[in-house]
Amino acid sequence: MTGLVDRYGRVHRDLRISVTDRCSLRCTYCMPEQGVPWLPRDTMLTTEEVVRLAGVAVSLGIEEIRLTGGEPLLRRDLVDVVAGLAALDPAPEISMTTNGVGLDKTAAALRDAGLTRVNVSIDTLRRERFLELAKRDRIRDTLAGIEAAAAAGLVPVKLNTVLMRGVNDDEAVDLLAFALEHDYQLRFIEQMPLDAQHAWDRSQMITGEEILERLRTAYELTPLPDEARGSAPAELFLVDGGPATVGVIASVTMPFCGTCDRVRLTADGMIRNCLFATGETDLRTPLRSGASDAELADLFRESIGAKLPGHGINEPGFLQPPRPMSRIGG
Ligand SMILES: Nc1nc2c(ncn2[C@@H]2O[C@H](COP(=O)(O)OP(=O)(O)OP(=O)(O)O)[C@@H](O)[C@H]2O)c(=O)[nH]1
Ligand SMILES: C[S@@+](CC[C@H](N)C(=O)[O-])C[C@H]1O[C@@H](n2cnc3c(N)ncnc32)[C@H](O)[C@@H]1O
Ligand code: SF4
Ligand code: SF4
Repeated sequence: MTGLVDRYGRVHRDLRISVTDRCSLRCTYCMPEQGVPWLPRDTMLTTEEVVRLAGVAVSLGIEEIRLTGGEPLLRRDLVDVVAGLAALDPAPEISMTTNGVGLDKTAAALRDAGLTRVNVSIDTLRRERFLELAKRDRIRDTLAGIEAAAAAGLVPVKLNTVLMRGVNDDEAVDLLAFALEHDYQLRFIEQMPLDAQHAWDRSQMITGEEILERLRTAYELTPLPDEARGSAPAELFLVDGGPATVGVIASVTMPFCGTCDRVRLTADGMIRNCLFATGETDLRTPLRSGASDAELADLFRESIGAKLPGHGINEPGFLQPPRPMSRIGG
């Protein structure tokens, strides 16, 4: 079967699956405090459906599967999802991006089911600030989740931080010190226009350059060569000569779309060929109407065939996609 190659020669090997749109937090750059209307239950893919579609993707050359959301840990049968994906042939590498709340209770079971590593999002180390940023007093849970992931061997544990001007941008150095102390790999992310409120404001975004400026007040940073980056969103820097690194994901000011190898499947069964795609390909309806694997594979290929060269955020006339981050899976 031919793989998922787009018009620009980009080969897709990474499938990001949103297993739920529900979330335990309300990060201000993602959704409003009152949340967003959740997807109706009957539109959400069952474990069997997720595994079947992932199997089709694997037959098309997908090698890595990332579980995301919403908050993936809110999916009650998450361990079954992981086990089902791990049983695919050839077996993909399975990782997860999470806010860490509840991970202390499930890390070992997820590892035993076949999860190999996790990325945990944490934007501050201060309790009051966490509450202000995520609208929930759960910093202890997130920290316990990070610790449990490392203890369970879900390594490397990567941390994701979105810096916001006047909100947590004074914590860049503290967060890196914390990561270095515990051997976690920290990455700073530029805020993207994907929030449900459509309140993104370029002037509030801390750019990759600004992130580096703040870190260089305390650390010497040396960029790793471009070849080492491959299709990863994070540009890595050695900290004080290494071996520890820090990453910068500058999606807005330094887009990495030219090497994109990602395709997404939403919790309600839509393929998205880009985070910023304004259109989607419905897999759920054909799946539930008896489509064959070959027919589903054609839909994957069609979606990738229509993929645009980049996100267009910096072009005039850019329109934020109607589907917010929490329903896409970052
Ligand atoms: N623009 C853009 N941002 C992305 C893409 N993939 C991930 N991100 C963003 O990068 C940040 C970190 O994402 P993660 O889920 O940790 O994924 P990752 O950085 O690819 O993970 P690793 O493979 O572990 O390095 C999040 O804010 C994502 O939304 C992408 O394809 N395009
Ligand atoms: C949408 S979340 C889903 C998984 C999980 N709930 C979490 O927070 O890790 C995935 C990643 O996207 C990031 N993210 C969410 N909204 C963002 C935005 N507007 N710009 C940049 N990154 C964002 C989060 O910080 C997180 O690292
Ligand atoms: S970024 Fe993740 S944890 Fe925060 S509200 Fe969005 S989905 Fe939830
Ligand atoms: S914005 Fe779209 S094209 Fe660019 S890297 Fe992300 S998913 Fe790929």
